[in-house]
Amino acid sequence: MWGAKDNPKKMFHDYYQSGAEGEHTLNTTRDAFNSIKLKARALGDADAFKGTETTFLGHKIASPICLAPTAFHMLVNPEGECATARAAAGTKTLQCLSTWSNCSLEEVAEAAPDNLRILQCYFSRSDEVNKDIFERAEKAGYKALAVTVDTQILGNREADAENKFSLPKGIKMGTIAKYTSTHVTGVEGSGLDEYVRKYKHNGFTWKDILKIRQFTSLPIILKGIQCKEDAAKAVEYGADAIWVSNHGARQLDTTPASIEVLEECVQGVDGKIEVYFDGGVRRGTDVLKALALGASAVFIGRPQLWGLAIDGQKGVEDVLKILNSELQRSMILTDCQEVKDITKERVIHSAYCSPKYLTAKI
Ligand SMILES: Cc1cc2nc3c(=O)[nH]c(=O)nc-3n(C[C@H](O)[C@H](O)[C@H](O)COP(=O)(O)O)c2cc1C
Ligand SMILES: O=C(O)C(=O)c1ccccc1
Repeated sequence: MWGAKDNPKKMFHDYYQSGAEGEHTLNTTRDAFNSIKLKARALGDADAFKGTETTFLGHKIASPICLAPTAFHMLVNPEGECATARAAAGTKTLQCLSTWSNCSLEEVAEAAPDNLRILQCYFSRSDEVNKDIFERAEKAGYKALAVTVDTQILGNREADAENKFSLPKGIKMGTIAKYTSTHVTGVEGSGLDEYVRKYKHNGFTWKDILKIRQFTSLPIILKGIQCKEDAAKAVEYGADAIWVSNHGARQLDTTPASIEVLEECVQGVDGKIEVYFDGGVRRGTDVLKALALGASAVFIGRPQLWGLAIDGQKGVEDVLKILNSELQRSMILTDCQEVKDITKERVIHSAYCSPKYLTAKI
């Protein structure tokens, strides 16, 4: 059979695209967004539109649409995460770099020195390694750590196992190269499982969040919160922000789309810390919905990879610009002149749009 072995591009595409197991969550995410309706407002003053500028942990960004951490950008572009960093700088938004980047965190900082950047972290088994990474991040000007909390073990991505995913020779693990290796035995399944087994501390639990606090003075964001109980716990354990995400539907299949749990997570933090969001954002209207339901910034995962694959830095910039112009249009048509006007009143939940509700006598 013709497969990934003969066509590495298929292996890379499958890795970027896939969700976990039956991909039920992946396949229902668009419907979840589309079932939330926007409330159009008449005669909002389009000339008075102020723009999409906002803040992230107090730092200014030109748009609330940011770049999520996605591993291994060199699979589709030789400049890897440095190209992505330049795209974020070009559009004055934020890049969150993955632990599993091919370019090192220092190379990325050098590629776009003035850009706002944060680092996604998986906790290593070694405290020395963790301390070293946090120190490197701080020194290179990263403004926060996004600690991923939804990946105690890697989700079951069947295509990666079938393809026996591994990094091609010559592609390094930039940020963690000095602590681990890209070598896989390749006996069975996806090489990703082996990368994770070798590096990641799977016994990392809530108490270790307190430990991170002792290791660094950078703000700590917990990425991968999906329910109100964990949102409240994040506050209790001193997180500076939460990031509502189901890891692009790549971890536990049949969970709700992350847009469906955003409101309850916002309730869980009770206004005490900022809430960010990702998962299936493909249109400006999706951004508006997430902000209306309580997120202060949204992140895109796969769309940046498609842009990078098609046209490098420019491709990622184009994706960000298109999404931002769509956001602007939807803001104007819902009568929002600036980001702070994007409130809950802008959306109508599907439950209220059901035929039963529309025909009910009130
Ligand atoms: C190819 C790929 C690699 C990813 N790598 C990481 C990673 O290294 N660390 C992490 O916290 N999340 C990772 N994610 C999850 C993203 O940060 C983000 O949560 C998700 O992609 C958002 O959904 P979207 O792709 O629908 O926009 C990855 C996602 C994809 C698609
Ligand atoms: O692919 C991913 O989603 C991811 O987070 C990951 C995990 C291990 C190695 C590389 C990326």
